[in-house]
Amino acid sequence: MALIRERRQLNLRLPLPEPSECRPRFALPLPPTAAATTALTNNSSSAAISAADLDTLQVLGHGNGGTVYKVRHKRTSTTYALKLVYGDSDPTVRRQIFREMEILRRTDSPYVVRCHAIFEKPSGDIGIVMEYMDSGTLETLLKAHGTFSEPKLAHVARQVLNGLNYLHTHKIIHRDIKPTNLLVNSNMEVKIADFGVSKIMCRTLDACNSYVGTCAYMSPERFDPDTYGGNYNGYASDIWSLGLTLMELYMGHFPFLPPGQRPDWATLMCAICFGEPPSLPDGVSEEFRSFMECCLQKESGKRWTAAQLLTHPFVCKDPSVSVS
Ligand SMILES: Nc1ncnc2c1ncn2[C@@H]1O[C@H](COP(=O)(O)OP(=O)(O)OP(=O)(O)O)[C@@H](O)[C@H]1O
Repeated sequence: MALIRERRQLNLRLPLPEPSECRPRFALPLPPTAAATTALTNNSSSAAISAADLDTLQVLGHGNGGTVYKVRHKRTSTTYALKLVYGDSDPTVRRQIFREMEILRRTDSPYVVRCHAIFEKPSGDIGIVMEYMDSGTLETLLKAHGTFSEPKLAHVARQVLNGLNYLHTHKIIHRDIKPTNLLVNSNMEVKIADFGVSKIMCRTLDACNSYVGTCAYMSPERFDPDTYGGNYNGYASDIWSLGLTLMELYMGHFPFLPPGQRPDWATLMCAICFGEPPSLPDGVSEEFRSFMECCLQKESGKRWTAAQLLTHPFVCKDPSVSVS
């Protein structure tokens, strides 16, 4: 086993590696100015948004690195989500936010949460102004409305696959696909969010540091690259995490464990590396079963890519979303 570390507790969030050689394209940290804030706009925004332009409405959630607020733009009344990371956060958290900023500034897809502006206050607090997803995350929906039907799952799968196909085509590996990182709005549009542990691959043959993200959704090759796929490149790992996410939404609990059981790190690692991939219960359609098998192959090389999965009959049946 290549990676057995001393982890015996329930913190399934794993640390970031040292900063990669792929440096963000803008100076870090953003310099404070004499003005109240430094504001940068994303390509898709026409005017800069700064902290002073926003009224805070409510807290939407707390993440590993900061707090997300629902905010309203004073002049236009547009609602946004503002992720705020405090200036005195530890260096790992600041690295994560810079990573997220860099990726959000590069991406432009209907399947990836849109960034409208980034600013830094003189205090060092950093804000990312994002489109507001008014239904929360897929986990919110699971808790509020129960398990997903096959047609609803196909609709979700197709959108996330479009997002992953976009990211992978642009050499971005998400590395933390899970229900809480997939945002939803009331039109049932699903968008990929939270790029704090993502990686931009600089060269085609780059190896990808395998040990970041949320352990429960990690693929076998991230624990044990030698046995399950040789040189770990990350793209296939996002597909494994998507497979587990979809299965969880269908079954209503994390697939490797009985309902209600909280995993410890060692149990999970053994289940993922030594057990069979989780399988669906009797009664599901053949298309769904086959789709999950294409996602949850233990050997990374046998897993389908996002582009291939978009042609699978399970997602092709969903007429409501077009392929980007
Ligand atoms: N654009 C958004 N629109 C609406 N709600 C959002 C948005 N972004 C984040 N949220 C809410 O804020 C919460 C925290 O998000 P954040 O990205 O900081 O962390 P997380 O993904 O929940 O956790 P972690 O950082 O540990 O992975 C989310 O779970 C979600 O409920």
